[in-house]
Order: sequence, then C-alpha cells, then structure tokens
Amino acid sequence: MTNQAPIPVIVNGAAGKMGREVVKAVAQAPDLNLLGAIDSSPEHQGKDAGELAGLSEPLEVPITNQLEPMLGYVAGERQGPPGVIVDFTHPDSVYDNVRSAIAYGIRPVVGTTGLSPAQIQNLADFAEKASTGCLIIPNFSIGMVLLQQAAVTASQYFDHVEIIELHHNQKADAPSGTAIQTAELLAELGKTFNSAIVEETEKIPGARGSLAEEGIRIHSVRLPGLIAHQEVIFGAPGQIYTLRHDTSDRACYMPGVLLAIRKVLQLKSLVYGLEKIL
Ligand SMILES: NC(=O)C1=CN([C@@H]2O[C@H](COP(=O)(O)OP(=O)(O)OC[C@H]3O[C@@H](n4cnc5c(N)ncnc54)[C@H](OP(=O)(O)O)[C@@H]3O)[C@@H](O)[C@H]2O)C=CC1
Ligand SMILES: O=C(O)C1=N[C@H](C(=O)O)C[C@H](O)C1
Repeated sequence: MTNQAPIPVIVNGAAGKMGREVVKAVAQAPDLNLLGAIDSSPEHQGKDAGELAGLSEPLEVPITNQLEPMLGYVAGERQGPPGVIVDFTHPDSVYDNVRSAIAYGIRPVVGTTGLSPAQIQNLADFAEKASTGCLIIPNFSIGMVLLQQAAVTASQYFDHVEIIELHHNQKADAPSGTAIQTAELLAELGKTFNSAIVEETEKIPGARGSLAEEGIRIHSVRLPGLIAHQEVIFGAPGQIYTLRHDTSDRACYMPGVLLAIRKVLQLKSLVYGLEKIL
C-alpha cells in the first residue's frame, strides 16, 4: 500500500440494492474515501449512508439528491487524485448522470444497465474530448467474464445458440445488460447463428424471445426469489453444451467495482466491459 491520498468516491444510487453494497465496500477500502452518497429516493434523504448500508458505525455521509453540487464539491478538492463516481441508479437517468460527471472531471464507473448503443457512443465521444476515463461495466462478477470467455470459445464450434437471463422482478430493463453484451461478444466472430430450418410462426408474440445480433435470441425471465442468473445454451446434432452463472449475493460484484474505481483513474477515454481491465 502506498501513502498516496485516498481516491475520493461518490456513490450514486447509494440507497439501492447495489449502492448499499458499494458504500460498504468503499468504506472498508483504506485507499478509498467515500465523500458523497447520492440517491433520489425521498424516504432516504438525510440518512447516514453507512448505517443504511448496515455498517455498525455511521460514516457521517448523509444521503442527498444534490448530484451537481456534490460533483462540484469533489471536483474542487485539488489535493490528491481526481474523484470517481460509481453509478447504480436507473436506465432512465444514467446517461445524464455520466455526462454531468465527465463535465466536472469526475471519472464515472457505471454499473447501471440499459444505455443504448447510441448513448454509449455519445458518452465515449464526450469522454474522449474531455480526456477523461469512464468505465461502463454491464457485469462486475469474475464468474460472468469467465462464462463469456467460454461462450466465445464455444461459438467457434457451434452454429446454434440461445441465451436465457433470469433476474429478480424489480429489474427495470430487459434484456439484461449482461445478456446484450454476451450476444455482442458472440457476434464479433462475424458469423450468423441459428439459421432457420423451418418457417416459424409465433402464436404469441415474443414466444421466441428477443432477436439480438447475428440471429442470437435472448429470453428474459423475471421472478421474485431470483437475483441474477444467465445460461448460454449451444446446440448441435446430438449434443447440448450449457454454460450457467448464478449470483447468490451482490457481494460478488464488489471486487470488480473496487478494481474499476482504481483503474478508471489510469484511463483517458471510455472502456466497456470488465474483461478489458482485468
Ligand atoms: N453492472 C453490474 O454488475 C450490475 C448492474 N446492476 C444494475 O444497476 C442498476 C441498479 O440496480 P439495483 O441496485 O438493483 O437497483 P435499485 O432500484 O435497488 O437501486 C437504485 C437506486 O437508485 C435510485 N435512483 C433512481 N434514479 C436515480 C437518480 N436519477 N439519481 C439518483 N438515484 C436514483 C433509486 O431510488 P428509487 O428507488 O426511489 O427509484 C434506488 O435507490 C440497474 O440498472 C441494474 O441492472 C445491478 C447489479 C449488478
Ligand atoms: O439488475 C440486476 O440485478 C443486474 N443487472 C445487470 C444486467 O442487467 O446485466 C447485471 C446483473 O445481471 C444484475
């Protein structure tokens, strides 16, 4: 451990399921300093972010919905490394949050899913112009990176593949950001999957799932009792090869989040995907 000043960190969405985990993880990391906890939820305004996250001692960091003043405050701290904002909010607000952070020179680490390809490209252009690091990570768990790597390998040998993603029923976006990224990675091979051998009719629209890139289908399941799960199923005559990842605790994302906070300071542009910074 060096004796450098700690990295100032803001958590956006600090009262949410992921935000609370991030508050705990940041508070317990000696090289990070939680300076701000933002959340729009009215019932949590003014509460201590640490107590809300289940820590035994208060962190003396109150939850506030004042994003811009907080960005200005952290940007004004001229000593030590630049600030980082970790975003686990909502698909509808993440684009504006990230634009604002970059405008203040605060480095975004984005876990929130649901950004469109055009929005990601706009943010990449904006980050490039500002020479500011920005990380967009659809899934922070190492297990998912390994699953995706195995899926890319398998896709060289199988021509038929479908993805099933299963999540808790409080999830706002579908398909999941992880499933979209998985399909993108398989599509990079440049071949078309799942050539039809019969003419299909959907008797109920959506029965065959959503059609992602290169013919890959994604099916989204939403149920209470689930956290986050994904299967990639490859088929060929006489065999099925299934890859599956299960999340049982959101703590699984924290090593990836902490790594991203440290790595984003070394970047000068937008990087998409945990696998790029491992
Ligand atoms: N990349 C990854 O590894 C992972 C990504 N995710 C993604 O992270 C996002 C958040 O997930 P999760 O924590 O489960 O969701 P939650 O709904 O539990 O938490 C989101 C929190 O953000 C608040 N919020 C909503 N809009 C804003 C805003 N504009 N400004 C500030 N706060 C806001 C919400 O308040 P209110 O409830 O009042 O709306 C809520 O407290 C989702 O997109 C999810 O898909 C989740 C897990 C892992
Ligand atoms: O909403 C969630 O919970 C998750 N969202 C991310 C996604 O959309 O891929 C990551 C993980 O699947 C959990």
